[in-house]
Amino acid sequence: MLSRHQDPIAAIATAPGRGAVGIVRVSSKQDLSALVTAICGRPLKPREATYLPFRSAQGEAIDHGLALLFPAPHSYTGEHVLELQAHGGPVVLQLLLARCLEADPALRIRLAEPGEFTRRAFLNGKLDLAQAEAVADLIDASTEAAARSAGRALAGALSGEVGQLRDALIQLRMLVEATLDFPEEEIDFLQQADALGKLRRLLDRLDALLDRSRQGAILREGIKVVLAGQPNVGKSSLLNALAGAELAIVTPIPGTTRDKLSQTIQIEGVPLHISDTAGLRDTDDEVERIGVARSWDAIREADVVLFLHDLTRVGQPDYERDDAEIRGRLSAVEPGRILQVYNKADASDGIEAGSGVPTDAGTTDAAESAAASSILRLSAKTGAGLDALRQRLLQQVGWHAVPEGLFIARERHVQALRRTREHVDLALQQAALEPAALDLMAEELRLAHDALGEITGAFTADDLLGEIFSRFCIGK
Ligand SMILES: Nc1nc2c(c(=O)[nH]1)N(C=O)[C@@H](CNc1ccc(C(=O)N[C@@H](CCC(=O)O)C(=O)O)cc1)CN2
Ligand SMILES: Nc1nc2c(ncn2[C@@H]2O[C@H](COP(=O)(O)OP(=O)(O)OP(=O)(O)O)[C@@H](O)[C@H]2O)c(=O)[nH]1
Ligand SMILES: [Mg+2]
Repeated sequence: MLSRHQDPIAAIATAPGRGAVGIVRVSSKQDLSALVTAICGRPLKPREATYLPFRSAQGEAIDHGLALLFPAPHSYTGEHVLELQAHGGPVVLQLLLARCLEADPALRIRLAEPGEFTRRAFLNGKLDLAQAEAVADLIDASTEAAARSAGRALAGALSGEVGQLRDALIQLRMLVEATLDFPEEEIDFLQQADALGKLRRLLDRLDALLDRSRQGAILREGIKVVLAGQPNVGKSSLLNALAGAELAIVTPIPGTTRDKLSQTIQIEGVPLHISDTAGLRDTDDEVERIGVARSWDAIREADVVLFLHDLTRVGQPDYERDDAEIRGRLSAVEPGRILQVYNKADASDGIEAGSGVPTDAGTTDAAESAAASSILRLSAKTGAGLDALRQRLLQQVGWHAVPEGLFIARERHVQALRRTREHVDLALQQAALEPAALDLMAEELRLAHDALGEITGAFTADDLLGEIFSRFCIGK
């Protein structure tokens, strides 16, 4: 019996909605010539676009468009692929998809699951797992920098580095296995080949790749930032200032924002998923209360909470009492995730001295202290201090500019590299013993090899594959 991974599949391969052109595609291990004849009325030359009517079961034209046949194995999936490039209306594409499903009953084509085309490309060796993930990351990229880096990963930037490290590991494994076979020459063997030096260099290369992968993962995930604080402190104004657009309503009336408003912007290409929230206060207003509850939900999920304060009200007893109450409730959030932001610096001249605004003692250089501090002064109105805030946010997630050749990566890759590094480090420790514990060293190198292989999918459990590909969009 055939597994469902072998069924012929079909899907609309363009984003849902209206586009100028839309593609329906079919992928099948079995020959598609009967399907082609039924819909296109004639055979197609391989890999050549042909303009023709797509025919319904009654022989009418559903649409006129370009048909393309990619015979196996020279296609995206490695199977036979038929593409019907039609006009991009959702109804005409649905009609065409339905026509593909029934035009050759012998094929028993079914609808594709999310990511199923790319999963087949992976299973047929057209892409490795890191490249397949890069396909999804390219489609989902929310900044140009993320898209370029996904393009590099798709072209094999991460896979290539992993491949080089794997080759170095294989060399070492062969060396150790050979030495195990000739115990009497053991010391000579390892010393001559400089096994310790090789292991140390491998660790250095792993560290370098780990760093680049971490940066790639930041570029993929972005930073989830929440603006929080009392009503009227300027949260919505700060969102608008950072976004450079009037996204949120700003008024002098406390309680203006009653629902969470999220937007993705960017800092130096790093996606910033920022949410403006309802001001935190007790209220009898049912709608506002729900809004405030949503603010707290957002705070719990954030990478960084910007706790906003109003410099024009700092020191006023009512204001300080309410701020203290919020501070108390925020103590459930790790302090490292909270940045104290004092807004309306433009309107606070003169009240600054002795106003009770904490400052960082010991640092003199303004830029340096802004970068290290969890306390920032700014003005959403004039824009003063916004650059320091942007830099502080990048620093918070550990971003540092990589000169060139950044590729997108995922937390999964970072974890696999960490485990690889751990095992290589353990192998080094075994190798450094007198006498070297060769069998334990061999075992650690084997484990390192396996961990590295998870990145490109050489060793990957089926359920992990299911999880990865199910997050793709349909038709991909
Ligand atoms: N119309 C269309 N555009 C598309 C896609 C597609 O499937 N259809 N792609 C879908 O994601 C991407 C391109 N990916 C593709 C990857 C490989 C092959 C392919 O035919 N590979 C053959 C031949 C390679 C060659 O001639 O060098 C092969 O690998 O053997 C086609 C598309 C983006 N644009
Ligand atoms: N002078 C000055 N006024 C500001 C600044 N930022 C905000 N404001 C003013 O403060 C008032 C409240 O601003 P909002 O951005 O609506 O404050 P909010 O925190 O979103 O308030 P809620 O939505 O009610 O929670 C408005 O009148 C803004 O114009 C600033 O940096 N300087
Ligand atoms: Mg607001």
